[in-house]
Amino acid sequence: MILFEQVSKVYPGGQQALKKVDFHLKQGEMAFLTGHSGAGKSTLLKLITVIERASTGRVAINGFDVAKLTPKQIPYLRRNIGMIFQDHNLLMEKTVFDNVALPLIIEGYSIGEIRKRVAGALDMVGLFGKERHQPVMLSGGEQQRVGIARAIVNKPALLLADEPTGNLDPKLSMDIMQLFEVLNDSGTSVLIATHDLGLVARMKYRTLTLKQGQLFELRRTIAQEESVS
Ligand SMILES: Nc1ncnc2c1ncn2[C@@H]1O[C@H](COP(=O)(O)OP(=O)(O)OP(=O)(O)O)[C@@H](O)[C@H]1O
Repeated sequence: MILFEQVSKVYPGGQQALKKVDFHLKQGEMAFLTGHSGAGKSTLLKLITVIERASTGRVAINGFDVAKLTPKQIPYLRRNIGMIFQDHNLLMEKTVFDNVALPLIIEGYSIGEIRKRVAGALDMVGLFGKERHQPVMLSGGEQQRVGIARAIVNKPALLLADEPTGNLDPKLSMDIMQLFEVLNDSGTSVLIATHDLGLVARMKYRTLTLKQGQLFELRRTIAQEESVS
């Protein structure tokens, strides 16, 4: 599903965000991505969605080398990826329905299909019946779930979440993690970037850890971190 081979990223100002990162997230796998602030988590997610490009190395998504994608092909790749942001990125002046429907409108679905899929996605996140609300009328956790409904409404093969529980209390954070588990059980690959090590410890998933742009797997973190520090 996601393959990184010796991937490095240096931003135009000279800041090295990733250093020779190697990992493979298999289809149907769920994993965490952790690391200190500035470790490179968001950069890694941006390379997957081709918001940024690798300076060196190879990124392949679903077997496609993203370096070979033309600008016109990038939206097709992104259709298979649902993206969840910490600050939800909701359109505050639109209704919940309009926010969740957005990816389907862009893809040109019929209004009947849009209604059906939006209702299904809102049901899944426990917000059925709130279609006509505006995000300001919802709690932080509910707004986050609108963002999740929007990310899953077109049934993407891969779900990426950047600090999805950053603003939420422990109970809501756990609810959202359980929702990710349900999606993963139905075959969606899930990669979750988070600072919340307590949450990571409670869930028994593979954990990729970035430290100053270098990637370590949890089971070998201590030995490897000692070797670089
Ligand atoms: N557009 C950019 N231009 C220049 N440097 C950048 C850019 N985006 C990120 N960086 C730098 O790259 C490094 C990694 O940033 P990144 O946002 O990937 O980290 P992060 O692990 O997601 O951090 P946080 O947890 O604070 O969001 C940081 O040193 C950051 O300052």
